[in-house]
Amino acid sequence: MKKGLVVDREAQMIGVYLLAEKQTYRGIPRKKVLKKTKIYAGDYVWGEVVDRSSFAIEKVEERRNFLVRPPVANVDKVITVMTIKMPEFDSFLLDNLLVVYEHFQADPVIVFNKIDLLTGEETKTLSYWTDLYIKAGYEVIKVSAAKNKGIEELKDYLKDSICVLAGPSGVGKSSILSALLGIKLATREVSEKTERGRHTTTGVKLFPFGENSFIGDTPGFSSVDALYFVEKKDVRLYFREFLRYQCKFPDCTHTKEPGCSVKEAVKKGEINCQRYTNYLKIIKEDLSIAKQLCQ
Ligand SMILES: Nc1nc2c(ncn2[C@@H]2O[C@H](COP(=O)(O)OP(=O)(O)OP(=O)(O)O)[C@@H](O)[C@H]2O)c(=O)[nH]1
Ligand SMILES: [Zn+2]
Repeated sequence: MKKGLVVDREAQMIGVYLLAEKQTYRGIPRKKVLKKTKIYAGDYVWGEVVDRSSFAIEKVEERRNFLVRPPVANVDKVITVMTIKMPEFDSFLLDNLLVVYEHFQADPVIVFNKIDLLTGEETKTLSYWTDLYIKAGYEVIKVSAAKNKGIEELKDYLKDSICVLAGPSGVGKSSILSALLGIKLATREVSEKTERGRHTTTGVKLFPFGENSFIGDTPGFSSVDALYFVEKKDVRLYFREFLRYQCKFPDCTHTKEPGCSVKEAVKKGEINCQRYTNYLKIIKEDLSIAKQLCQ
């Protein structure tokens, strides 16, 4: 049997990209397959080529994960796109996104776009946030989709992975997609957006790019309340820098417990106050706890 990746999933359409020959076929699932599972973009499937255009799907591999928005399976990386300005950076929004994607076991990479717009002072602001998130344990890549800066570095980082874009409206998700695919911006922007808008479909396409990478054309969350997906008690597990500390109680929520090493770290400046405040805000805790530590 041959291995393929579902790259197109819309209504009755299943597009299967055969990894060895780099060709897309129309996937026709056997009845026994459909009885067992639904098929999503990002699914790895096994089967046989039937004729020049069709591929019979015999088996769907177990999914490593499944992102509800966009509906894509086996997502390795989520490119969370942010900007310092236009629109202004919002760390609370970013931290919510990071929590949700960590929860889905998709590795979030923070991409600051539109760096071409920044003045000297704003570049300092960019460095501040970049350092903060790198220290916290995240990968940060600075790009300008408009000037095609940093795109190769991003491509390298996304090597061998299935990825999707997320982030607020206007940060340049479509522009980054175009840059990664090497498609001219204007045409794509127009066609994709009106196309999706008109049909209001839930379909997703994955496009091959770079070295064995695939990227979804339907963006993920623009904003999200992490508690919609993650239990309050688990949010602490998705702040990477918190995991470096051991508190007196293993299930410490880092709020009111004695012997909390995370709070100690906030006090000493090892954990950033803004991050800790956002943590409290996400779990809807009393923000005065942070104020006391961050004087
Ligand atoms: N200066 C500058 N402008 C950019 C850059 N990337 C995108 N833009 C512009 O920012 C605007 C928004 O870009 P889009 O790619 O449509 O942003 P989006 O995140 O897909 O927006 P939504 O579809 O609303 O979610 C457009 O006018 C782009 O031309 C960049 O690197 N630098
Ligand atoms: Zn603690």
